[in-house]
Amino acid sequence: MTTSASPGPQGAIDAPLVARTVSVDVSELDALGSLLDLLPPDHPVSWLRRGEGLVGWGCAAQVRTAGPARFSDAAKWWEETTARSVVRDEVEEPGTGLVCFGTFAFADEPGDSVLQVPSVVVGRRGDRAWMTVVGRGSLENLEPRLSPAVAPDAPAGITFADGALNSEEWMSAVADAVSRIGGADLEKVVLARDLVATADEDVDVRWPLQRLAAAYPMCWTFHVDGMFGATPEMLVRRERGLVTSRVLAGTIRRTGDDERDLALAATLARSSKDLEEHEYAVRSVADALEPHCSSMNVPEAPFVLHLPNVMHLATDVAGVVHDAQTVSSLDLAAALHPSAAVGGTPTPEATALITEIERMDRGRYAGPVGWMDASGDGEWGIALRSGTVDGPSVRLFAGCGIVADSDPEAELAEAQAKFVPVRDSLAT
Ligand SMILES: C=C(O[C@@H]1C=C(C(=O)O)C=C[C@H]1O)C(=O)O
Repeated sequence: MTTSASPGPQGAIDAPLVARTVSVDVSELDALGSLLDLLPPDHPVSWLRRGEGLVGWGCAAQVRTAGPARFSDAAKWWEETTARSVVRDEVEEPGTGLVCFGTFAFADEPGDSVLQVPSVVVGRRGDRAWMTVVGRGSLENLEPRLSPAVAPDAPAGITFADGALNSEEWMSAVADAVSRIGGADLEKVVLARDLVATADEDVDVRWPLQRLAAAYPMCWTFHVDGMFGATPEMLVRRERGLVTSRVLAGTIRRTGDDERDLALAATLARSSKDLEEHEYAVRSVADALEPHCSSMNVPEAPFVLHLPNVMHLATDVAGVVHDAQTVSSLDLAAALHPSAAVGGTPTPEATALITEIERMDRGRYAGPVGWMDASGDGEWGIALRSGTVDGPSVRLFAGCGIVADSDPEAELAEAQAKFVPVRDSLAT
């Protein structure tokens, strides 16, 4: 575990964090554009849906963790950091006061995860808006002030290439997985592939973020430490004792023809292959949440979630937690990860097969990404429809749940459709 922080003008690196949250007039915020328009290029973070949520920038403190203890090490650091901090919060909503943003590796090894505390966070929820400034030293030195940022440039000269496996190789991996499912204890495994986009110059992540938020308003547009995307899947949200999770599994591509898409949605809702795959995913989430809840609601049948590129079978699981004092939203995310939506069923067999046949490091793709406040409330999505930006290069990821009667060609087409959000977001 490594920690670092910018000492700022007023304090030593190990001095406690000080934070001040003030209310912001929504009309003042609107006059500056969307929340994303406020983001400067310095450590931008985002968690936005339908124009609401959180953006932040600068880095007041951070911790990097790795390995099987990546979640618990980060959670411990957050607990210690918030316990030492001095906070003046004039708003007191979930997401005010000290807030951290995190992105966690999918796998135990090699693993590379981070929790960051931005020096400025701006939040919006309905008709309430706020701004938090974080530093070290004296609260009185913190001056919350909003201003628009210089707009990002479009990425230039983007070209795409196969990542670890080309299409043919990936289809053989899928066929291999199907044959293994027939035999052993394995019911479902999620296989992913990657593409690599290369630009002429460093990619400014604020560009794809703006495009994703505009094209996928019903998804959570996120960015933390190079990991960005627009995910439709909420691993866990905890707010004032209520926990919810949006489980997706079972996918069909959209055709662009609304009438045909409605017919396809009806087919999806009746498809026994997809319903079975969905059932595994819901069960894995409900089982992991159950020990933390005094009551739960797990709908019996899924609904169809319509996105611009694909449609999914979706179930919203909800519960009342009894251990909010001792178990944070990040602890819940750790307990849920990897759900059957991104790992498979049973988890140990599925993750072992992923390591064996996927032939790439997922990095933080399909890991939890999101934010948490000092009370432990927060939102952790699954980093899907996502990419990792590193200088001029962006690695895009997409995966599909493979079950006994999966067809490799259909799965390849589904993966292509799942690349669309990030691929299009890099266009000029
Ligand atoms: C793995 C991904 O998506 C997951 C797999 C799905 C499926 O196989 O039907 C659907 C939604 C997600 O839970 C991805 O987008 O990369």
